[in-house]
Amino acid sequence: MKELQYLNKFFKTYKKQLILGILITAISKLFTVFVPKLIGSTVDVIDRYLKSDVKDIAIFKAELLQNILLIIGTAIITGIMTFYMRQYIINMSRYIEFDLKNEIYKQYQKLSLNFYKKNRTGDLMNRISEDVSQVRMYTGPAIMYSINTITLFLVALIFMFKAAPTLTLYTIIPLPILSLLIYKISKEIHKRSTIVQQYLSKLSTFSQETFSGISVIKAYHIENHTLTDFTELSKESKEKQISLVQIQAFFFPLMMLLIGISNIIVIYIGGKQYMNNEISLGTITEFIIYVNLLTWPVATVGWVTSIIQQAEASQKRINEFLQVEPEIKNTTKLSTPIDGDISFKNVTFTYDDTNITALKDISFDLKKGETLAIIGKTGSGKSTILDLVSRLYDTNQGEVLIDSKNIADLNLYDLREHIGYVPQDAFLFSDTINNNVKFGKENATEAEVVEAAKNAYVHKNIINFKDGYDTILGERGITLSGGQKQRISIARAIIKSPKLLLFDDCLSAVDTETEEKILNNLKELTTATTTIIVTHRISSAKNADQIIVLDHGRIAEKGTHKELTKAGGYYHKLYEKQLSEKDS
Ligand SMILES: Nc1ncnc2c1ncn2[C@@H]1O[C@H](COP(=O)(O)OP(=O)(O)OP(=O)(O)O)[C@@H](O)[C@H]1O
Repeated sequence: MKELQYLNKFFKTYKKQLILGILITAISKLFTVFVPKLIGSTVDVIDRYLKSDVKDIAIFKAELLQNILLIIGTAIITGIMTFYMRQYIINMSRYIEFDLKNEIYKQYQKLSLNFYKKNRTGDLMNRISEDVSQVRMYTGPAIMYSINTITLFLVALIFMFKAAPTLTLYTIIPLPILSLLIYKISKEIHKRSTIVQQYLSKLSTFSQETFSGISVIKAYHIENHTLTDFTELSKESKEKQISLVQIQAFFFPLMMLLIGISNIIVIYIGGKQYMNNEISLGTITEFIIYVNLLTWPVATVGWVTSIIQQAEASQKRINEFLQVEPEIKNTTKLSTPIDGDISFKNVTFTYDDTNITALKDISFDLKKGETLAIIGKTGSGKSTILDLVSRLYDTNQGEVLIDSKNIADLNLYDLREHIGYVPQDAFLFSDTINNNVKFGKENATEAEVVEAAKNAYVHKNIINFKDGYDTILGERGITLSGGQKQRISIARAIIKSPKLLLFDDCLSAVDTETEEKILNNLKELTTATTTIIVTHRISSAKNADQIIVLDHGRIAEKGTHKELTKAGGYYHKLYEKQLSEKDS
C-alpha cells in the first residue's frame, strides 16, 4: 500500500464525495438487510395462518399486504441509495483518474529529451492509460465494494445473531474459504490476463508497423512472410486467451458450489432447530436469503485484494515517472529578454546514453542578425549544436552563451519562446495546414499565416489543394511531399518572428531554385534574427556570414564562403563537386 499512499492527496481533495459515498453505502446496506427479515416474517405470517384453528382471512391479507408494501418500499430505497452510492464513489474515481492523467501528462511535458530517448513511447502511453485505469479500479470499485462488504457483513451478522446465534455460526463457516479461493483465482486470472494484454499489444504493434511500412512490404514482396509471422503471433495470443477463459470458467461454478454448501447447512441445521421448536420457518427463509446476500460481498474480498495488488503495481510504475527530475530545469522565474548573440566557448558534449562525444572543443561567436552555416559529413555533430542552442541538452564542458549570459541562467521558457526551430524530419500534426502553421504563433491572423507561407514558398501549393489552408494533413488527410512538409515547417518557424532561427537541414527535399528563393526571402525577413543553418549544400551556406565545417565533432574549417573556397579543404571539394553536378 506504500505506493498507493500517493493517492491520499486526491482523497483529501474529494473528501466530500468520499464521506457522502461511505455514509450512503452504509445506510443502503441497512435497508438491504431488512428485506430478508421482512420475507422471513411474511413466511411466518403464512405459517401461523396455516397452523391456526381460527382463520381470519381479512387480518391475514392485511398483514401480508403490509409486509409486501414494506418489501417494495425497502427495495426502492435501496435502489435509490445504490444509485447515489455509485454517483459519489465511482464519479470520485473518475475525477481522480482525470487529475492523475493530467498530472502525468504535465510531468511528461517537463521531462527532457533524454528521458524520451531512454523510455519507449509504448511504455509512456501505457503508464498514462492502462496503469491509470488499474489505479482507478482501486479509487472507485475497490473502495465501494469494501465499504459494501464491511457494512453489509456487520449489519447482517447483527440481524442474524439476534435471530439465531448457533445457526449464524454454521452459516458463516464456508465464507472465509470462499473468499480465499476467490482470491487465489483472481490472482491467477490477473496473471493470465496480463499475459493476454501483452500479446494484444504485441499484435497491435505488429499490425501498426505492417500498415505503416506497407509500401516497403509490397515493394519487397514479403506479404507471405509477414502473414506467417502474424499468424504465429495470433496463434500464441489465442492460446493465452484460452488459458484465461479456462480459469475464468472456474469462478462462477465455485461460487455456486459454496453457496449451495451454505444453503444445505442452513436447511439441515435450521431444519433440526425448527423441529426442536428453537426457531421459526421464517428464520430459515431469512437465513437462506442472508447466505445468498452475503456470498457476493464476501467473494469481492478476494477480488478487491487482487485489484489493490494490481493498483499498487501500477501506481509504482506511475510514481517512478512522476519522481523523475527533469534534467533540463528552468533556473529562474524572472523573465530574461533575448537579444540574439550566440557564443560557444570550448564546448565539448558527450551523449550519456551512447557515450558518443558529438562535439569537441567547439568555439564560435555569432552577433545578433548574423547567419552561421554548419556543414559537415553525416554524424559530425551539426544537429547537436542546434540542440545545445535550444537547451535540449546541457553541455558537459565549456559554455554556451546567449547575449553573453550562460544559457543555463536564462529563463528556459523565454529562450524557447524566442527560438524558431525547423527540424530535420518535418513533423506536422493531423490538423489543418492553417493550424500547423499557427502552431508557431497561436494568435496569428489569417493574413500572417498566408504571409509566412508565401515567404516559405509554399503558398502556391496550398491554394492548389481543394480546401486550401483548411486542408487536413496526416493519416486521415492529404499526404504532402517531403519538400512541402519542410516548407510548411519553415512557415511555422518564421511566423513567430523569432530572435534565433535554427534550420536543421530542412531544405534538403527542396530543389535548389526554390531553396534560393526561400533563402532570399529569409534574408530580408531576418535582418535582426540570428540564424544557424545546418546543411549539406553549398548553395544554402554560401551567403552566410560565417561557415563552420565540422569533422568528427571538431571544427575543421571556419570562415566565409570566399575564404573557404580558397582554402582547398572539405568545403572547397564539396563546392567543386556540387558545382560540377549543377553544370552536368
Ligand atoms: N540523442 C542522441 N543520443 C545519443 N547519441 C546521439 C544522439 N543524437 C546524436 N547522437 C550521436 O552523436 C553524433 C552526432 O550526431 P548529430 O545528429 O549531431 O550529427 P549530424 O552532423 O547532425 O548528422 P546528420 O547530418 O546525419 O544529421 C552521432 O554519432 C550520433 O550517433
